[in-house]
Amino acid sequence: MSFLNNTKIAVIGGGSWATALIKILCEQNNVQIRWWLRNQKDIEHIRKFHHNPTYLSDVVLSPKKVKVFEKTTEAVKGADYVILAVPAAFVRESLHHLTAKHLQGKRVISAIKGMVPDRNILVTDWISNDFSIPPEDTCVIAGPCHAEEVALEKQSYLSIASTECPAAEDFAALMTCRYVVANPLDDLYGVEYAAIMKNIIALACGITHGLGYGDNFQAVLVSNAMQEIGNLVTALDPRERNLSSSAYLGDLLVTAYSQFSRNRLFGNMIGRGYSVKAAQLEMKMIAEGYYATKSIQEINKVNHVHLPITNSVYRILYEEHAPALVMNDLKKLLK
Ligand SMILES: NC(=O)c1ccc[n+]([C@@H]2O[C@H](COP(=O)([O-])OP(=O)(O)OC[C@H]3O[C@@H](n4cnc5c(N)ncnc54)[C@H](OP(=O)(O)O)[C@@H]3O)[C@@H](O)[C@H]2O)c1
Ligand SMILES: O=P(O)(O)OC[C@H](O)CO
Repeated sequence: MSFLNNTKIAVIGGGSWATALIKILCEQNNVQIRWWLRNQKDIEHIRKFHHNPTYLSDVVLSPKKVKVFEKTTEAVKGADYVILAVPAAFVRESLHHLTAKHLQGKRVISAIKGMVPDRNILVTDWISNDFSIPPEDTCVIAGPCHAEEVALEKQSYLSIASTECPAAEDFAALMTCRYVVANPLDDLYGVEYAAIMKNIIALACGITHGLGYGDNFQAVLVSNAMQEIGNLVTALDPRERNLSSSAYLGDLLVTAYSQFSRNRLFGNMIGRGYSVKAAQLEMKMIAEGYYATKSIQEINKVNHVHLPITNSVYRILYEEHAPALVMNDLKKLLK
């Protein structure tokens, strides 16, 4: 598909990632962006001042290219692509008014790094099952990329994964601009699971940092984490893949080490003694790893993959075990 003839792209979500993705898309000449966000005040502000007042507020968005909608049903009308960029915990309620008919014939792109809550399934599987979108018409946007650095136009890389390369290639072309290189690949499930897992690992990095562990420990934690991610991904979707590429390892590294990582920050607060509730209240943004920890723990009851880091984070966040004691147990398992 060529995007030279005014490609219409609906974006669902009003947070930092949706705002950053719209900024990237605005770099293309022939695009129309149809943006849905839930907050009426923000909608009015964007219509008047052309920037999101709540997230990445310095980013100015072209009014010629971006139209804001109150209803998802309106936003997706006539769209070639629908990008989902809400936290996983809210994806079902955000799409509540949409049916298979509304999404018929469109490519649906998940920019979400989390699982559909309660159902514990991948967002792309949910879209295929509940909205009758063929798997080859779904993609994920992953790779090591923080919204804050996109806002600053710092050189970034994205991974666009689908079950088949052509869908990923078309969309990667749309997401490539002066400061972003988007690379297509055909490992939809591997990339999606790895992106979910890395958030849990970032929580573990934050918790241990908050407890006073240093860089020596974190290097070992992250190395072991990559093996843990590889073991889970291989068990759930066995095939050959290069886990050291940026779609997998890169995504893990940026979240484990970046000052912008929300999951790491959330973990850090837990390590420093905050309760889960207090950390959630303190953070304005959403730490996806909190929800993902529960989903992965639950799906692993069937798969029985050895996931010592995920299990440790689960014990801390959901069973109220003392972080220091849990990490003391974990450190004996790392090599
Ligand atoms: N930020 C990044 O750098 C980045 C990079 C790659 C992928 N992602 C992924 O992108 C997805 C979206 O994350 P984000 O970074 O854009 O989130 P965010 O900046 O933390 O923003 C949170 C969003 O969730 C909405 N929200 C909060 N509570 C809600 C509720 N109860 N019901 C419905 N919506 C609610 C907020 O709306 P209000 O403002 O109206 O409360 C806001 O739009 C996540 O899966 C994340 O992993 C993010
Ligand atoms: O690093 P986090 O926890 O803010 O997550 C954001 C993105 O997934 C990074 O690619």
